[in-house]
Amino acid sequence: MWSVVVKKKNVWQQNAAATEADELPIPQYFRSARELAFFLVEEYRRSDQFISDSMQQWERRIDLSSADWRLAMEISIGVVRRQLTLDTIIESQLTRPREKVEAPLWTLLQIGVYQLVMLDQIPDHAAVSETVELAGKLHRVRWKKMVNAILRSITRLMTTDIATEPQSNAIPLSTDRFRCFSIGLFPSPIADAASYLSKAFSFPLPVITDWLDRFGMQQTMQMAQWFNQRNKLYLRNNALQTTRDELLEELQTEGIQVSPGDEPQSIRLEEPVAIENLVGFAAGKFTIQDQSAMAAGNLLNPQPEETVWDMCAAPGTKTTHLAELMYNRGTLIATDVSAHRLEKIEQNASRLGLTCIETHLANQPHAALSEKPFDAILVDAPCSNSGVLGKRPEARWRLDEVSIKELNQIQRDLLEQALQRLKPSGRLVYSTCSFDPRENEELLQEVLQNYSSRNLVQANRHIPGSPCDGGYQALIQ
Ligand SMILES: C[S@@+](CC[C@H](N)C(=O)[O-])C[C@H]1O[C@@H](n2cnc3c(N)ncnc32)[C@H](O)[C@@H]1O
Repeated sequence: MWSVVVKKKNVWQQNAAATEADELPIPQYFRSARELAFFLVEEYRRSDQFISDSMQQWERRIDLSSADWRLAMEISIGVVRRQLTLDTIIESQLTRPREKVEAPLWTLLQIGVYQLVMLDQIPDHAAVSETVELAGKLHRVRWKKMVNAILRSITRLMTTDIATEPQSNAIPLSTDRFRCFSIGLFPSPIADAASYLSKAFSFPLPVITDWLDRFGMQQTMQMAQWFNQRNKLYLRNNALQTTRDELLEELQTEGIQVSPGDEPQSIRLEEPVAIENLVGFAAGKFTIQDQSAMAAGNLLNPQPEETVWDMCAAPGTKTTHLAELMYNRGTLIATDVSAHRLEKIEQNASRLGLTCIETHLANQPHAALSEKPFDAILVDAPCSNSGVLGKRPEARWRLDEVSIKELNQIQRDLLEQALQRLKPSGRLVYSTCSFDPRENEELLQEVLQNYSSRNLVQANRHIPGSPCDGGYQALIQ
């Protein structure tokens, strides 16, 4: 079974030898989408920095139209997410070992192949010529010949045929549509399903092997595809300010396509929109939250005037939900080990007009945590994040075969602390955004053995894509 740690180095750093070309200077201003995409991916390769953090850091240097900005995001995020697929395609056309190719040149090839193979809106000739031209802009004229040769040979292999089943010459567009090449570039899905799925959907092999064992071929493909595509966003109406129906109507009047979701507060956005520009956002009428995560607050169902503890609270997406369910009446203690992230809870509470939340740093002897037991406790434990691998393009490459035991230790400690502070009549929800049983069912079973007065009353296991993020929540009484 695979497990997770935050890796110090990403896959590329491990493969790449330092070369003179590694020191390509970051431009003063980014004036082309592809150049920005190249440096975003390069920065990730060199420093392991998240694409979104580099984007923020370079914001003032970016001189692009919004369409070019979107293209740069699409390419850079796509290249990091689908690197194993891109690498497999590039390697099939290489006449020398990969280690002999300078690392930034490899990045350039990935950027070209991503446009060719994954972006329908870019004509093949533009994907090739723009990538060759970028080599010139980077003052690496000597790369042009190889970039041109490899991209053109891949163009020649591409067909317009669509298969309905996985096959060695095809990459997935969805779980029943596969774009075909004229020759097999991937392992045979019949002879070696795990290798095919790993390379074609771009996930580490141990992760895919584990999913195949637990869920079978069809569901593994569905989850991998879910993590690879852009998924719908959900909003949660703030019950203090508006009802779900009123908010639906208000958003529809603004021309936003929305529909009610499965949780009582959830609203599904049918199209991507700039959420922070919506009128109701600054006014605190809603929060962005996946409906799988909303299910945690609803399962705990805190009541007005109760005393409630959210143990791992930052940045407060669930804390604010709990406060809304309490109609801002009672005491809601929010703790976290990160002081910086605790500030986010306060910012979110302030925007939403919630005043019943008290934030405290966790594990501080002076923490003003009441000695009184709690009516309700939420333990939203740190976890492998295996249910939300699509949220960040880098997340899947941080999964590693190091033991999950470290996380289990933290989860166990938090759960035990919570059980000891719960009223005899109290309710506890243990939740994670992982669907790995070792962090959920198995851990609970082990801990509850020592608390014979407590019972697992209800458990929700969310499989990624069915229909939202993956995760787990259990109600204990
Ligand atoms: C899954 S996140 C919480 C997300 C949050 N509940 C929300 O919905 O916005 C887990 C959090 O646990 C915090 N954490 C890790 N170890 C902790 C500990 N021993 N005590 C309290 N918080 C901890 C992390 O800083 C992180 O913010």
